[in-house]
Amino acid sequence: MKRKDYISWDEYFMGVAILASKRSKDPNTQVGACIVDNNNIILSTGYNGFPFGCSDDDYPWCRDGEDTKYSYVVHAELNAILNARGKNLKGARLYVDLFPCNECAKAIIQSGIAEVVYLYDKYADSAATVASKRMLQSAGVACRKFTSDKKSLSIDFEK
Ligand SMILES: O=c1ccn([C@H]2C[C@H](O)[C@@H](COP(=O)(O)O)O2)c(=O)[nH]1
Ligand SMILES: [Zn+2]
Repeated sequence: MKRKDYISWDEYFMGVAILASKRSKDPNTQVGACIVDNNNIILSTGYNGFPFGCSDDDYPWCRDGEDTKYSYVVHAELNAILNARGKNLKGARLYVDLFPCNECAKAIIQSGIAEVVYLYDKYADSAATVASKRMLQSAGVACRKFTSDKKSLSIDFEK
């Protein structure tokens, strides 16, 4: 008889997005994204970080002041779209732990992604998130909050 406690597709892909976020060096908010096609095949992943050649140790991670991370960081969703390296993303699903900002929404729409599954919406009241939701709705990109009956998944490196 088959196992019953296997994880759902949503848990699997959100788990991959969260795992990708663990690569982020951002001290305040780590974001991961995973793009999946209609056959549940992973097309790409990404997390928030600086562009190639821009050292994590030299560029600023601060949120305030003259020179902040916001000028440099590539968002997780955009990194995942760019990491797909031109694969066809039409009709794909994007799993992401933070609701996408307006700039990511533009890239999501233009790349043909059809659905966004997000984990949390901590900047729901910000102008960027309000604009993002407006554009995603106008473009017909479905957005749904991730749900699961599990609180967590664990990974063991020892069997
Ligand atoms: O759509 C988004 C929005 C934000 N991010 C990244 C950009 C930053 O590295 C953090 C946000 O930092 P805060 O300190 O919480 O302002 O999240 C992203 O990847 N995707
Ligand atoms: Zn963004």
